[in-house]
Amino acid sequence: MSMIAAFYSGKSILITGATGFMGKVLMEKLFRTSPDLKVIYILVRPKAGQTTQQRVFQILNSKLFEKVKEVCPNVHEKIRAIYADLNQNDFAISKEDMQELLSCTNIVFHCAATVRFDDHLRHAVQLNVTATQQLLLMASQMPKLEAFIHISTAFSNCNLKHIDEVIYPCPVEPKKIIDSMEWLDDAIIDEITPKLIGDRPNTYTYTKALGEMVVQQESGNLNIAIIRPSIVGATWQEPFPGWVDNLNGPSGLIIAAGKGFLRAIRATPMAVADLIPVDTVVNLTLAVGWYTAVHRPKSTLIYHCTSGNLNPCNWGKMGFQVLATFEKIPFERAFRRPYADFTTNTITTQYWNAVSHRAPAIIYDFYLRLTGRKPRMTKVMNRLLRTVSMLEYFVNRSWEWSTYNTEMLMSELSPEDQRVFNFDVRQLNWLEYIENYVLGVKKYLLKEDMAGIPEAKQHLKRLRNIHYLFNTALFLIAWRLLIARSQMARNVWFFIVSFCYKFLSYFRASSTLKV
Ligand SMILES: CCCCCCCCCCCCCCCCCCCCCC(=O)SCCNC(=O)CCNC(=O)[C@H](O)C(C)(C)COP(=O)(O)OP(=O)(O)OC[C@H]1O[C@@H](n2cnc3c(N)ncnc32)[C@H](O)[C@@H]1OP(=O)(O)O
Ligand SMILES: NC(=O)C1=CN([C@@H]2O[C@H](COP(=O)(O)OP(=O)(O)OC[C@H]3O[C@@H](n4cnc5c(N)ncnc54)[C@H](OP(=O)(O)O)[C@@H]3O)[C@@H](O)[C@H]2O)C=CC1
Repeated sequence: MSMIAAFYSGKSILITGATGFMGKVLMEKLFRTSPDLKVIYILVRPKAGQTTQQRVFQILNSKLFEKVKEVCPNVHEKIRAIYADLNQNDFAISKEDMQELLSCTNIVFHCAATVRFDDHLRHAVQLNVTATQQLLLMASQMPKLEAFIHISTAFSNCNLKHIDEVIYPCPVEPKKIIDSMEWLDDAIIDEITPKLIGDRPNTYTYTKALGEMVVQQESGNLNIAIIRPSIVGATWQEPFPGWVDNLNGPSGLIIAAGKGFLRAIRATPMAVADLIPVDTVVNLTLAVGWYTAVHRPKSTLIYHCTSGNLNPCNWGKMGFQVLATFEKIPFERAFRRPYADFTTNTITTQYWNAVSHRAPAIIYDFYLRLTGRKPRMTKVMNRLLRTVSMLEYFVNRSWEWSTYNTEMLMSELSPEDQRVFNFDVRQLNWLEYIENYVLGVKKYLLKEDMAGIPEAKQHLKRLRNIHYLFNTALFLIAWRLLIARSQMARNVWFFIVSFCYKFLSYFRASSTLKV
């Protein structure tokens, strides 16, 4: 019997960010392994024209939850969606709901965050810092609370090369930042943002670091732990391999590369690609919840959930495997044939961006215009290149994260828990994982049917032929222009033509002789 699964039975659990990538997998695993849990409260806001109830209904009816429905048929009754907006005071939770949350909650998993790299500092502070502070205040009023688990990121201190499982202070106190956001106007915030974030690349990593400081400062008597995952990718094993439902991290780039939009990137092939499957993160999170509640460590423990030091893979190997998978499982209606060139040189990057990205987009838009359609490819390409430029920071550096606490926790688990809540990345086979990831992107993100693979392969063949034709035509035009302008080019051309003629005449003469 799994001790962790047994621990969550009968418990009331509060999850923020349950509608997000990680939150969904967390809920799924909880219901599947502890179907006897009492209730999962989730803080949800209405979005994209859907009410909170409709959003929950959609999640529970998704493929991700198919296995859960077999193990826990009354899952609908065990999930309690509470209307909440983490940007509002008291999260805009009604008095009755708040009362219920405060009096019943046993465990809190705080996953909600804005993960956008370019978010305005005011918004990023509100969600990643102020909301964390408010949630801790709520937690301090929960008499039955056993553990509060905060999800941060391994990149909260990405300005350092070696990162230990400790909280590193930021120069300006989070409380001062929170206060200043209330009275500074947007223009001034824009001006001071680069100074505040310092040597971090974006507001996301900076506010996640501030969030950790808030957790440390407001922890009081609470039993708290912080988890720092690196780049979270598709599921490795559970509930099935390759599940992914958003474009963050590598998923968006896999689509861009598979559809032939992105063919080169400024990336260091030997830099460590610290990817971690989402189910691994969730298994560690649940194990940490159990350990924190049962063993009550004296201080706030931080757990790095990374792969680089235990089972490293680099971007070069990953890119190669992604491309190899496109050969077997191509995406439908590709714009160009998939290709990946990793370069560390800024000038080469600009060259590739002009020749391999912008020029084809301009040509395609010209074709759309000619055929009476609205041009759109240049716009798509500009957005893609902007996205890529934001991710570049992470694919040109390697970090070392120490994992003492994570390894300690692994050794504390029973063999059964090590199996059911496996977070040992040493067992991960990267080639298999990446292949399943690409397949998952095709199936669950692009919603493409596997029956369309032969047609997709045909389409790629057509693109190859168009590519050859285009290059030949381009060469002939360039050559023709050169001949018209240069005597030397004409001489070379006549030399080649007369050489070919002589060769053919000789060949014809010798074959006639044989007959
Ligand atoms: C030759 C190449 C070959 C390659 C071969 C293959 C692959 C192997 C190599 C792979 C290397 C991987 C490196 C990963 C490093 C990750 C490091 C993470 C570290 C931290 C981890 C964390 O701790 S935390 C989670 C990470 N947090 C994000 O990862 C959010 C990012 N994101 C945003 O910060 C916003 O997204 C941003 C961008 C501002 C746009 O913002 P924006 O306002 O312009 O607009 P939107 O977000 O609405 O998106 C507008 C359009 O961009 C599309 N799109 C959105 N994201 C996209 C994306 N990642 N890749 C592509 N396309 C994306 C979307 O589909 C829309 O397309 P459309 O217009 O057609 O609908
Ligand atoms: N994905 C990754 O690569 C990594 C993620 N992390 C961390 O893991 C955690 C989860 O990330 P992930 O699941 O990928 O992120 P997602 O963007 O998929 O999910 C974010 C969640 O936060 C919720 N949320 C955002 N704003 C509000 C709001 N105002 N009120 C209520 N809920 C809100 C979202 O709700 P809604 O659906 O309504 O928008 C969503 O449920 C985050 O703390 C992130 O920093 C750490 C390392 C890597």
